[in-house]
Amino acid sequence: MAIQQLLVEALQAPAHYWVAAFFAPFLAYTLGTIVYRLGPLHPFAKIPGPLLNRITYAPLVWHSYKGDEAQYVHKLHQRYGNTVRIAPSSVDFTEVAALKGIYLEKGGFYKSRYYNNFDIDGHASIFSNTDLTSRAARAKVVLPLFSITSVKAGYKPFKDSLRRYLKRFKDEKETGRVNALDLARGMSIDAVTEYLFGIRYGAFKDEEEPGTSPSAKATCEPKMSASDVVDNFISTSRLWYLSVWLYNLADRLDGIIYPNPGADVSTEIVNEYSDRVIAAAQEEITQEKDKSQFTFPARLLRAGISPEETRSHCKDIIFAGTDTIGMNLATVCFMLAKYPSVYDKLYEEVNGAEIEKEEDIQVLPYLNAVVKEGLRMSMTNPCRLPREVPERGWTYKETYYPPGTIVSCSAYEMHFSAEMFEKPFEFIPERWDSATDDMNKSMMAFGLGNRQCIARGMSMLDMHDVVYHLVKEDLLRGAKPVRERIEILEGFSAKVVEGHVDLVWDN
Ligand code: HEM
Repeated sequence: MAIQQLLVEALQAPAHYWVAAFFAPFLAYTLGTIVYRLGPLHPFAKIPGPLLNRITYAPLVWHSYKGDEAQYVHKLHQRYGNTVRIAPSSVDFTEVAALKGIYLEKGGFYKSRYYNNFDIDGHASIFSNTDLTSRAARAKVVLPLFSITSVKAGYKPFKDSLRRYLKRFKDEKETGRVNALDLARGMSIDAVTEYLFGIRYGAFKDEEEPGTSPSAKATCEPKMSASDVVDNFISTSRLWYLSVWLYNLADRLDGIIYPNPGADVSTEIVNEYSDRVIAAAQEEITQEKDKSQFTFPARLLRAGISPEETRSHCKDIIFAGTDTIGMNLATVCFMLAKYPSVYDKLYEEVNGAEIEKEEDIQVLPYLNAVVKEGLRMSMTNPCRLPREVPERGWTYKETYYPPGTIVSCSAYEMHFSAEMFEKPFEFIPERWDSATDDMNKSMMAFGLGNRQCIARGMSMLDMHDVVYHLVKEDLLRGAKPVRERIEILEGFSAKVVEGHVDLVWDN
């Protein structure tokens, strides 16, 4: 009877009582969470960080979206020190010793779940996969293609692409203006795809082999055809801290609010190209041939990976192989234009050196220093490379980090550390003549540990070669950068504002 009475009274209660009753548990949960996150019982109670960041991920998500995450985290380090709690369970470090624990010891911690947002067409790539067993099964079959021995043995596509790039560079230079980023991207995508997939993407038309690639109809005129799809991928990477469903939603909304016809055309071209690559690989695996001769997609197909998934791995390589080498080469060109005395010194070395075999290029000391300084300053991946503390937990400098904590370091923090690099924002290749141990250890342009870039050797070989020939042919003489610095939006990958790294000549 009493219960009935209570129910009747409750049903007659004003609406705001109901609303309050509905929200009370959420409110209690939120308040409890805030109190816990700020309180002395939280494992990171003693780690400094702004009040808001200790409570919520919102500031980090916002700055990532805004494209100034690296500079924002940098300011936090300046204010709070080398270890900062940048979000409730995320701690960022700017110390060489932390790199060892997070990325190097025992192969490093696992990639954090944010990487799942980089899956392509619903498939985890070698890069985005956070499941080590599944990643290993795929990486194992393609890794031999990335060994230096294999790259050197199959280096012809890189040389051919370099030749087309140099020609293109000269042609554009005639007009008085070169977009160093787009040209480098075009060179890289052609070299990497022809080497790994056996079919050149076709960013540059080749006058000597007309019609070699149907994609060539959308070449670097006025923009390399894959550039829009790459830029689009980079842009959405600024949302990567969102959970997968929110990320997908935001990505779709972004497409509706800011329609990008260029990206649609670009996606179509890349999809059409990827389909051709898969069809050729399916044909390839029916052939009797030495298994070491198989291409990247054929190796995956032979290992039982579905054509759809293999296609997404190829698309990932198209992205990884375009933006990274492109951005680094564009940065080196930009710096050589901005610092003519460095260019002169490099020119002297390159033209004074006796190059008998290809390997000789790789050991030119000043060229090495220029490429390394370029890698230090080129913010291809400026922001954090977040990792998750594994089951065993992690103790660093007397603080225990429980399993699941997100810990990280970033290229921006390490490469621009004034403690390690004097005048960190200046391009000074000479600094590498007397590099300290810490300077070398702090370089994380290719990532570190088990999940570092699989194409590191290939990229270094190619970048040395390209810079050598650019300088050998004196193509950067008199070049001037249009802007004071390369402006970027800082996401997981950097997006160059306006998509240009322009150099001009007073013809
Ligand atoms: C200068 C050139 C390059 C730079 C600076 C660079 C940078 C990086 C970085 C920083 C990572 C690690 C990301 C992380 O830990 O979250 C990475 C991973 C990776 N890179 Fe590169 N990259 C370059 C060229 C390339 C090229 C040319 C390819 C493909 C042909 C490539 C394919 C990959 C793949 C597949 C991974 C994932 C490895 C794994 O997680 O197991 N990269 N790269």
